[in-house]
Formats: sequence, C-alpha cells, structure tokens
Amino acid sequence: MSWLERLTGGFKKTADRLGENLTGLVKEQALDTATLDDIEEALIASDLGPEASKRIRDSIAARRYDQLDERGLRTILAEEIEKILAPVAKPLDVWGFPRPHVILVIGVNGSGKTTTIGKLGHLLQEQDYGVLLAAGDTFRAAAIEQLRIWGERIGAPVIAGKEGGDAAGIVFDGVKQATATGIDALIVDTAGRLQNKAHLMDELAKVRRVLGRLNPEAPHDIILVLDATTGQNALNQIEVFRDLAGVTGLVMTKLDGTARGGVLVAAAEKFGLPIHAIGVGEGVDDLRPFDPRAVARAIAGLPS
Ligand SMILES: Nc1nc2c(ncn2[C@@H]2O[C@H](COP(=O)(O)OP(=O)(O)OP(=O)(O)O)[C@@H](O)[C@H]2O)c(=O)[nH]1
Repeated sequence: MSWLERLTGGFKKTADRLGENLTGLVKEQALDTATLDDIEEALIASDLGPEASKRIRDSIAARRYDQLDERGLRTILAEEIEKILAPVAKPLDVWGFPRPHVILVIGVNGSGKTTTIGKLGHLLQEQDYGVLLAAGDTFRAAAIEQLRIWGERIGAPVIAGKEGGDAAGIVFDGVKQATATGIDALIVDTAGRLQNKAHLMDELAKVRRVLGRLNPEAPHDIILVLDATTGQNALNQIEVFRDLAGVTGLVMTKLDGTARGGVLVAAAEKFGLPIHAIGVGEGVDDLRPFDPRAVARAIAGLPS
C-alpha cells in the first residue's frame, strides 16, 4: 500500500464517524440555519472542537449554497479543514550548524513516544541525516530496551545508561558522541511523566542546562507526542505540556486505530503549534510529514 492509501485507510474510522454524524443533514435544498446548526454539532461530535466547527460552519454559511449534496458538503469540509491545518503543517527541519540538532521527545506513558522516536529517526535517515537515539527515559528498563530495539530496526546507534540513571548525563554523552561521529540529529526519549509535574520540570530544566552548555540553541525542538485515541484529553495534554515544558511542536500518533482523528483539527485551531508528523501505524514507515491537504481529504472521507 502506498503512504496515501495507508493515510486514507488510517483515517477511515474518523471519516466514517464524521459521515455518520452528517448523514441526512443535507438534502437537495438551500442550507437553512437549522441545518447549519446541525452540521456544526456533527463536527463537534466528531472531535473537531467548538472553535474549528464554528469556523467551518461560518464558511459554509458565507458560501450561500442553493444546493448541496453530501459529496459537495464533504468537498467543502475538506477545503475548510485544509485551511485550518495548512498553517500548522511544518516538517521537522534539522538542518543547521553546529550539529547535532537536538530533539527532545515528551509525552505521557503509552502515547507512542518511543515508537515515534524510531519512526522519526527513520524519516530523517530517509533524508540522508545521520541519527543517534538517546534513552533519556531512565525510569523503566523496558523503555531503554524498547529504544534499543528501535535502534536496531532502523540501523541507528542508541546511547543509554542504567535504569534510574541520570537523563541529563545521557543527553550530554549523546551530544558528545554525535559531535565526535558526525551525527546530524540526536533524538532524546524522555520520561516525560505528567503524574509528577515538579519532577518533569526539574528533569527538563536539568537537560536544558546541560545542553545549553554544549550549544545554546539546544534543544532545538521539544516535540510532544499525542495519542489521538484519547480525543479531547490530547488537547488538555497540549495545554499542560506547553506551559510546563515549552513544547515547540506536535506529533499525533495512532490515527489509524481511532474514530477520533478529528482532534487533530481541534488541536490545530486551538493551539496553532506546528504539527510535524502523524502516525498511522506501528511500522517503520508509518510516520510521515504532515500533509494538510491529504489529511483534510482523508478526514472528510474523500480520496486523496
Ligand atoms: N496503531 C498504532 N499504534 C501505535 C502507533 N504509535 C505507537 N503505537 C503503539 O502504541 C503502544 C505504545 O507505544 P510506545 O511507543 O511504547 O509508547 P510510549 O509513549 O513510549 O510508552 P512508554 O514506553 O510506556 O512511556 C505500542 O504498542 C505501539 O506499538 C500508531 O501510530 N498506530
């Protein structure tokens, strides 16, 4: 399957849900206020969020349709969703000197952080960048092991310490190793626990301090990984991590297993943070730069 086919397949549940919510709302007649209200509600029920749903409703109303069938409605939706997504679509740019470009990856347990690091590493390798993975999530031995497995899978070196070790120390060593071996990008797994905010902030502050000594620009990116299946909860996470950790961009994962992919639109509208990539599966190739047009059409249930 091509990536676009996987993307459309990944968003199928989301598109089906949106389709069900919209069923019967448009008939071969002019759109009246009640119908527009229903469309807005259907969008909110599909996780697009109140702000984006209202914006889309207003755009549809402003177009003054005499007639609109369901296909027409889906086409307008795709156009309007694309308008919301396009400004936040920003592929990760790791070009620059001095190297390495340092990416901290944070997110609650199980959000898909480690898997995303592996896939992101692969994505950068495809662009001919050399990648080093750092196991800064030292709380669990399993997390370190999982990162090693991903390193093997994509053929990237992994720098790790012991369980319970010092994350900042590993990051420090990671930068040294990357510099010595001419690696372009250092991707750091972090514990990123929200359960203990003070600890998370301390840990990130320490990592930043250590990095700052080596390169004042680092970390260049602080990426929050979000699990789309958590729906509105993902929005709360953005708010908390943005305030606590200075998130610079987002990756949303597990869009394949959920009918809640509309939350991507809500996140774009509400926070305006760059969305670097999306995950639609567990395979090495299942993370791709965020293509607003393709995603908008997939959510609206239209072929790419
Ligand atoms: N279907 C699907 N599953 C995913 C995706 N990304 C990650 N997963 C799965 O989600 C589960 C959790 O992913 P991890 O990468 O272990 O998550 P984590 O945030 O590192 O979790 P901890 O290691 O517990 O902190 C794993 O079973 C992954 O295979 C995705 O895009 N689609």
